[in-house]
Amino acid sequence: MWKNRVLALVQQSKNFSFSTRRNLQQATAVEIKDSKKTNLLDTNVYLSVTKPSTVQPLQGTQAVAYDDIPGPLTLKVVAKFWEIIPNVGTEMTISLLYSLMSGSFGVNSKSVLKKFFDRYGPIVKLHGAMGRDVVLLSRPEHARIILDQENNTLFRSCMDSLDKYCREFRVCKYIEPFSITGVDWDTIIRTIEEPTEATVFKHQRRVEEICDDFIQRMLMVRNTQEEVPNDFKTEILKWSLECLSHVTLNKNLGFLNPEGVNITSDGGRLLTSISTTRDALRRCEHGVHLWRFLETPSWKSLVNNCHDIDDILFKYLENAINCIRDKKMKNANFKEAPTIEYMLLKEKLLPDDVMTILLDMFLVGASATTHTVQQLLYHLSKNTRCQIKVHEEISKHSIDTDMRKLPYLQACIKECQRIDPPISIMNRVLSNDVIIHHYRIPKGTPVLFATHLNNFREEYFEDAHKFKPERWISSDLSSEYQGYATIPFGYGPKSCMAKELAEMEIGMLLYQIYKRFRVEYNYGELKGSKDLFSSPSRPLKFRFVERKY
Ligand code: HEM
Repeated sequence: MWKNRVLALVQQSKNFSFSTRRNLQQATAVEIKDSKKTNLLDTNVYLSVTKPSTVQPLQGTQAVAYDDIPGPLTLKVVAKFWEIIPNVGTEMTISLLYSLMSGSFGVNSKSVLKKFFDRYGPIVKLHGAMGRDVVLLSRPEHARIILDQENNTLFRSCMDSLDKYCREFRVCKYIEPFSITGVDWDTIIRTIEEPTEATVFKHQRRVEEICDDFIQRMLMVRNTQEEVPNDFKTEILKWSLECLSHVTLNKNLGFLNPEGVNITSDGGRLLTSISTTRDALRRCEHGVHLWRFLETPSWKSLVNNCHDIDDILFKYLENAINCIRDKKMKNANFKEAPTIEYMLLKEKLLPDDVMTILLDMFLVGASATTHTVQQLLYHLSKNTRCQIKVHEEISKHSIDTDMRKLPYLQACIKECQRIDPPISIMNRVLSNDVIIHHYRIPKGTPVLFATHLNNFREEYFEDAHKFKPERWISSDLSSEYQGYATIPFGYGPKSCMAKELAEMEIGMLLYQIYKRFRVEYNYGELKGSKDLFSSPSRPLKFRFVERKY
């Protein structure tokens, strides 16, 4: 099992020796947990740590009691039923909301949530069992109150089945899926953020090659009508995974081989297990949470496929540990090290923590990037004027330009994420009492922001249903709360750590596509569902027409 091998490597790293004196059979996961001071590889680390904003104490005493927050009575009745089953109340409510938002029950998520707000006002309480209700918000001014007072003890609840997997099969010091907790949170988050953010431009050269491979692959699968096949989304996912493999592991996993990915290679196996894990996660999170008590088929599939991903990624973790040890022996520097090495260099993170972060990145990060590319190709196909402007802009710049500095291209990405955010709901658990809309909400309450409802509010975005990238360039966006009205990468200290990277990767892909092709979509409206791993409502049969200069 890979865990025993991790233990061996940790020990080797400590001893600076290739031989391990530890009896691996006796090495248990508990030992990792106990060795909190495990210093994987001691080195002079160069990462600066910026403290997240401090919490402001709650002001104001004229608040209305929490119990008076309006909410649907029917849910109160359902909550009574849930109370019978321990530990599922709040999670059921969150899960139900996710399901409603994703249309899993065949309902339009936006209209369901909008109905809640239209009926009960800007703050809605959904009654859960165990005294932990869920508060639903959508207004940016309310999001601002909560997000501005975030601190490092605050945590989010999200994807409980993945959380359960990590709790059962990993020994992490600080990290839960998509949620990093604990007093040393700020140090840890920088460990991951710095290499992905500060070195973005460094990765651009290799990302350029990966985008080139993507185009070669697209040309291979394109038919005589110049249309790509129904499952083109998998090709975009492969591009996204190849970029991620480069940034995190410094490896080419062959996702974009012209003749197709070899299913027995690491890339092929990773692609299969990631796709199957995403299906299993969707089924676990959006159905009844029986997996909390029983080994349901969805739970078994989740476990088996996460094990497969772990096995593959572990090989690279093992390589990174060996590589760090060699570099240290040769006194080499770590300036160009891939993300995985940076993470391991920090004494705070255990190998299991690193594996959990990688799993998040490969499952959720790659999926969000894929969704954005798919919807951008669609919006630019339907808005030819914008596509022409993109082409004009990129024609004036060489491929070596920092893609994050092309204003119109970046405005298109932002506008696409306003209309089709890959992650449309954000959740937090309050670390302090707060007063919102004159209601006092106690510490510990789970809060969900239906951020995607703001994206279409005319008071924040004129012609809100129109794709208008110009709005991000002109000074039209002047409202005090504009910054909180659309937050595709989240907000504050817990926001997405790979925002810059994602913007560079997507920018580079668009640069290469529109430089060479005109893209059409000759079918109906293409919507990405709002579930965890959004799937397009129609086949992605884009037509890539070579430009004639
Ligand atoms: C268009 C692409 C992406 C979008 C829209 C996106 C969006 C988000 C959002 C909304 C969050 C939660 C933020 C919050 O609650 O405030 C998040 C967190 C996160 N994202 Fe991204 N993401 C993208 C790409 C990526 C990529 C490529 C990676 C991997 C390199 C990544 C890694 C992560 C991680 C690890 C977290 C968890 C941070 C934490 O727990 O504090 N994301 N992302």
